[in-house]
Amino acid sequence: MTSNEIAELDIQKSIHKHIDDFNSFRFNAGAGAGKTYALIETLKYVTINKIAATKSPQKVACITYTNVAVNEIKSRLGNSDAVKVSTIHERIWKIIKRAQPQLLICHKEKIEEVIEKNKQDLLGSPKAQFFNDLEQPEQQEFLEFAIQTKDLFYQSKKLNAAPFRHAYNTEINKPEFLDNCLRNVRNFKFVVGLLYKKQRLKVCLERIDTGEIKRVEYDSKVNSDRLHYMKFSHDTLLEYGLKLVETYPTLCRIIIDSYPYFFIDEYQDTHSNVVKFVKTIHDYAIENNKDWVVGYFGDTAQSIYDDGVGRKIEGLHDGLVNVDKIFNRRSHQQIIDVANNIRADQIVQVPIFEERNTGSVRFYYNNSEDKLTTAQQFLVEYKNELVTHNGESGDISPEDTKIHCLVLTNKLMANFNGFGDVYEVFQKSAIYYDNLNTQVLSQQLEKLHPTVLAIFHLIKLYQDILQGKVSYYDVFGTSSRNMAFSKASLIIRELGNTEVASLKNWVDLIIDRLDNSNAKEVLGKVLINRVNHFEGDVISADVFRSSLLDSINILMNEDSEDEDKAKEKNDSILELPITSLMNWANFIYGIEADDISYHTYHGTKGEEYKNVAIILEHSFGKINKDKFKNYFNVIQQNEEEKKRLLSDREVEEKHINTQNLLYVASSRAIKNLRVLYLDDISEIKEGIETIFGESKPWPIEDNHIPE
Ligand SMILES: Nc1ncnc2c1ncn2[C@@H]1O[C@H](COP(=O)(O)OP(=O)(O)OP(=O)(O)O)[C@@H](O)[C@H]1O
Repeated sequence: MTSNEIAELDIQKSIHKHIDDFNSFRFNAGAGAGKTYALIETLKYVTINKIAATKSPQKVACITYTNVAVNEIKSRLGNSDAVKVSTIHERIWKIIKRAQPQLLICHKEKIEEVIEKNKQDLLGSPKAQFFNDLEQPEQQEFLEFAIQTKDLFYQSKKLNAAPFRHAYNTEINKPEFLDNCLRNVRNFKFVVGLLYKKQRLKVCLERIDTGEIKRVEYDSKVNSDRLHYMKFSHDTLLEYGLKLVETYPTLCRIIIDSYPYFFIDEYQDTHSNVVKFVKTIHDYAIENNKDWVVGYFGDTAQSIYDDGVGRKIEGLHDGLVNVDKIFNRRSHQQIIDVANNIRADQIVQVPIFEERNTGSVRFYYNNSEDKLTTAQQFLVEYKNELVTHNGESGDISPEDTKIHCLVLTNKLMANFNGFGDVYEVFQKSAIYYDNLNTQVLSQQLEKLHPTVLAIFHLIKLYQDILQGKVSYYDVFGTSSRNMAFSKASLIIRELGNTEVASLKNWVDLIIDRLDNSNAKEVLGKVLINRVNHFEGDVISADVFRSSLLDSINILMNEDSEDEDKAKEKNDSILELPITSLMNWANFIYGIEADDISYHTYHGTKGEEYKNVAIILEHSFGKINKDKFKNYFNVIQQNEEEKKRLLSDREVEEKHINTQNLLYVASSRAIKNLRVLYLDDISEIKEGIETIFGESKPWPIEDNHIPE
């Protein structure tokens, strides 16, 4: 055993000692240090020495960031009943779901908050001016009329202004002043929408008060709250969880008794409410002399999501013991040097084995207009270089010459992956530009925009049926058990045997089969199971069509005035080629090509690849203009100037986020790293070279990889 390996073992032993002593800790180590490995060793230690040895019925909680990470840990840990590995959402729900009476109080308070916000929206929005200008009795009359004409509203909602007005004008009991209210149809729809929402929530409150409804549920499948259906989504779950432990100390005691060992992986990207939740339990344990330990595993330099705690964890959860590790198990010295240069803090990594010293890092720049073609040519050359080099050195495995290309802008990544058109359409939707990355491209389904998620499920369903590899259970879910085989196979044949070129073709086919198929009722079951529709949404072809088109309309035209433009935008989604949509769905699903895979920087968290190509630019989309240019500019300044530039908190946060992104991207490489900067670097060359060493124009002749 080398001295580094012995030192590494000592670090692991120190974690075990903290567990023995119930000292809560934070394990900090850089990229590739073996944090996941250390977490698994820790879980094994606790299972064997604490749970199995004492035959304790208690469990170990292990929280990870994604479902992919859950599966990874479960498979590496092997079968263990004692360790409950899950996402934070699953675990918190499991913990609090039995406290229904308390949850119900939380839910009521949330509904009251939303009603209050609704009231403020109504009072504060210029769109509601016509309503606010009405006298009180007229407002009441308007409200009653709106409630009576609810069906009319939903049937007419998608109509253009003139037919919409016409539909209302034929109503017999309309208020005298209605014409005035309908002068701007968009504003009318806005106000009526808010009034309906308030009414739904008030009805729900009454039903809770009378005891008619007693249960409230977390809905993991959709990405927005449906409070009046007694369902809430991800962020609200964290809110409720925190509120419950803060309000009911008994819940802290139950958690401490059930899960005396609590571990959190990738803590830097955890929501601050989760850290507050854990801290509340920790405080309770200390105050009440209970044995309980929490261990955080992560790296503040890899915090890349805005809602993650990152460095703020120090302020949110104090009193933790720090365990640091400087060894790197993943990369060659050349890559580690770059990563150390980027993070520039107290963690200066060294490779665990000295002979890991044959990697290579090269930085190139090119300022031509056609970025896509330049990057493609660059990758072809990199690939040739790897093939030649590996060919010379003997046996080649596919991973030896496979390139993982990390792209900054979504647009470039989407183009590379063959779904540039899909991305372009979503770019024109109502999704805020900054959120496109998560709401359209996230590989964590719970982060997708609700309508985008529904389209994803629809496409995935098409793909599964087309490929014919899925089981009836995959398609129909639990309802497959009571389903006639003939009907199930009929609908699958009907859906699979018709040519489909666009999303519209696919939706039309579903609508047609919901109308005309002999197996229409089982198609409803497919949509409930696979697209997460409510039963009411698939009751008929018409309802399915209008609920889908409605949600597309909201996605594309939240506030649009111009109805022709709105229709054009809705059509732009429906007309998207099914092949591009399937490329997009494959990306979301993590299905990769063989020779070159393209990822966004964010998508590579926790991964490692032998050969990495990073495509860099000054800006990260339109919103983050000059993100990297500014970053490299700051790091080439002297300390005093750096301090001055970063004295503004917002600027500093942006700088740290950029640094973390670059750190995560560069540290994925095991052996070879190539960077191509697709802008003019003359003003930031010095900053770039302090991190990556010499920069060269591309293309150049000499590209030799050292042995
Ligand atoms: N003690 C060990 N013995 C053998 N291999 C190890 C050990 N620890 C880690 N590794 C290997 O080193 C690599 C990096 O480890 P791991 O993925 O756990 O790092 P990490 O700290 O979670 O990285 P990152 O923060 O970059 O995601 C992996 O291939 C892992 O299997």
